[in-house]
Amino acid sequence: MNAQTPSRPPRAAISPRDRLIVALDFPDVAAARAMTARLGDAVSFYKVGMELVYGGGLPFVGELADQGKQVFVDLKLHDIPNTVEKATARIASLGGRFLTVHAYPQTMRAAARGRGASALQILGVTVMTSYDDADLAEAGYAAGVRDTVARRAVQARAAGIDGLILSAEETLAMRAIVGDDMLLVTPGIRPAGAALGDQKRAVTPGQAIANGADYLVVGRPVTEAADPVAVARTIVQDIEAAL
Ligand SMILES: O=C(O)c1cc(=O)[nH]c(=O)n1[C@@H]1O[C@H](COP(=O)(O)O)[C@@H](O)[C@H]1O
Repeated sequence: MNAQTPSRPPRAAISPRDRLIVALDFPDVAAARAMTARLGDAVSFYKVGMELVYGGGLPFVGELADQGKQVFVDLKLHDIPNTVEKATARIASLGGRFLTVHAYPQTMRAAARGRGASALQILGVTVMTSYDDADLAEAGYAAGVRDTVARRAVQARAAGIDGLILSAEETLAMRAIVGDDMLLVTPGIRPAGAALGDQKRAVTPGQAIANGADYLVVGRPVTEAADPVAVARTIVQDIEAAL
């Protein structure tokens, strides 16, 4: 495909339904396909990540795109610049809308070169939403979550990528740093009462939108629900109410 960048509505005009990205964290395409068939028109945007890709799911990106769905290819690239640039160029031909890379300056600059004039938008993963200050300290970082996300936001903007992955706990502060154009995409979303699992910086859908998130990434609260359609519709209603 490698389409040229399509004209897109300004951030404020994105519809509530298009702001919900459901993470298809399944072991194979059959399971992911069953979930997308079940969700039908309730969901317009899906994330295909490592579990599904390593289970043979990379071609599912094109299948979803052919169905008119938007696709977030979550591969969190991080390697030497030559490898990241060339891998990004290959991924740009799959038909996805977003690709994640870790928010290291070399990596982000290489991904920006690799996507070239394609429609693919690059999102820099700042600090995983499963991390808190103690986890960063354990990994050897002197700064805490807030300062590390802020540093990476500045570097992401300088690298010329399109958006950030961060917790909705940080979106208000980061919008002031990155300006109006960059996309703020927030995983770690938990409707009130939902199990946190391994997420440490979790925010409800309505609060995330109130905090200025553009897109919400939601996996288990939808895909492990007894009624995934009902949960997806409720999240979209929460988004609409908060906009
Ligand atoms: O890049 C991501 O999508 C991501 C970054 C991050 O910091 N935290 C995070 O949870 N994610 C992804 O977002 C999804 C969250 O899934 P649930 O915790 O099941 O809602 C998973 O597919 C994660 O891989």
